[in-house]
Amino acid sequence: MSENKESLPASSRKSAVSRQALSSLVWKGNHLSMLDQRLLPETIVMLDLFTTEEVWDGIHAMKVRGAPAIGMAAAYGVVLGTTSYRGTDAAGWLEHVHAVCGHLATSRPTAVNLFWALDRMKKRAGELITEAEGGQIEDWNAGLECEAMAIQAEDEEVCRQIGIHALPLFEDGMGVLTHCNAGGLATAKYGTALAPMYLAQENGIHLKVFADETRPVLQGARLTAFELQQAGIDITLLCDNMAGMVMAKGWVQAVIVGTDRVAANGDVANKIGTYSLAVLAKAHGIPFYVASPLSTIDLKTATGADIPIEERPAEEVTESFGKRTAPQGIKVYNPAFDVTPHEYVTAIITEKGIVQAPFNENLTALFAD
Ligand SMILES: CSC[C@@H](O)[C@@H](O)C(=O)COP(=O)(O)O
Repeated sequence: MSENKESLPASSRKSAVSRQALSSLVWKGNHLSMLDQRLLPETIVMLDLFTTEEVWDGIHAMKVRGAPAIGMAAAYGVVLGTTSYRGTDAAGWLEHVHAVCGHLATSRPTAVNLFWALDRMKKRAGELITEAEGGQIEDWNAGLECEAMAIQAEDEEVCRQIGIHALPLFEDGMGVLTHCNAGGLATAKYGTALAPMYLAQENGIHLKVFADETRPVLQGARLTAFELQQAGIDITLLCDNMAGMVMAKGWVQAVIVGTDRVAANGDVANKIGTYSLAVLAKAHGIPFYVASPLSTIDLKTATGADIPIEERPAEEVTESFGKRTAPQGIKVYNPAFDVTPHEYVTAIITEKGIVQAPFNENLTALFAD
C-alpha cells in the first residue's frame, strides 16, 4: 500500500479542494485509490491499495465508510483478489472468487450493501464462466472488473434519482437536519440523504442544513460539514444533544438520514443516534425521512431485531478527541448503529420513488417490477 498525501495547512487546504467533490474510491486499472476518510477534514490522503487484504482493512478500519461506498470498495477488493489466482480451470477460479468474497464479507457486519455487492460479484462470476465456456481466466477477471465499475457508475445515478424523488418534499428556506454522513463521501456521488440538498442547490432551492456531529466517530462534523461547506450549501454544525432544542425552536422542518440496512418491515438501521432523532422528530411533529437505495433494502431480514449491530472499540468513546476523556478502565458500550422502528419513519426515499407504510407490502412491491 502506498500513500498519496495532500496534507495541507488549514488555511491553504480550502483553495486546494475548493468546490471539488472528493471521490472516496477511484479505480486505477490495477489498484484502488481510496480516500482515507479518517483524516478528513484536516488531511487529504489517497491510499493506493493493491490487495484484497488492504481493501478488507480499509473497510474494517473505516478508511472507507458509508454503506454504498463499503459495497463498492468490496467489489474492487474482489477484482484485486482475482489476480492472485494461479490455476487455469473455471471451477477453481469460481471457488477462489467465492473465497475472496467470503473473506471480504467479514470486514463489517451491518451495512447490507457489502453483502449485496459481494453477492452480485459472485453471481457475475458464475455467469461469466457459463457465457464464455472455454474462455481465459483473464477474460473472466476483466468481466468482474467491469461489474465492479458498473456498481460504482450505477450508484451515482441511483443517488441522483433519490435526490430527484426527494426534492418535492423540500421547500425554499426549509431547515433540514441530518445525522452521520450519507453524502458524496459515502457513495459514488451526491449521497443518499444529502442528494436532495445537492439537487436543491442545482435547482436554486435554498435549504438550511443542520448536521449532528455524530459521536463518537464524528462523521457529521468531519465529513458532512466538510462536504456541504465545500459545496457552498448553508450548513450549521450541532452537537448530537442539541437536536431537541433546535427542533423546539422551530428551526427544523424535516429530518433526513441515510441507512445501512432496511428490514422488510421498514425498520431502519443507521448510525447510532438516529433512533433518538426519530423519537425527537415525532415528538415535535417533524417528518422523519430515510433515503435508501434498493441495494440497502434487505427483504431477507424480517425486522430490525434481526440486523447485526456492530460494536466498536472502547477507545472511540474514550479517546476520540485525540486525548483521553474518561477514566482508565471504565466500562464502555459502543454500538456503531441503532434501529429505528418503522413506526417512526414517515417515508423511505428510494431511486424508484417514495415508499410509505405499510412498509412490508410496499417494499416488497418495489422489487416486484
Ligand atoms: C449513504 S451512507 C448511509 C449510512 O451508511 C450512514 O448513515 C452510516 O451510518 C455510516 O456509518 P459508518 O459507520 O460511518 O460506515
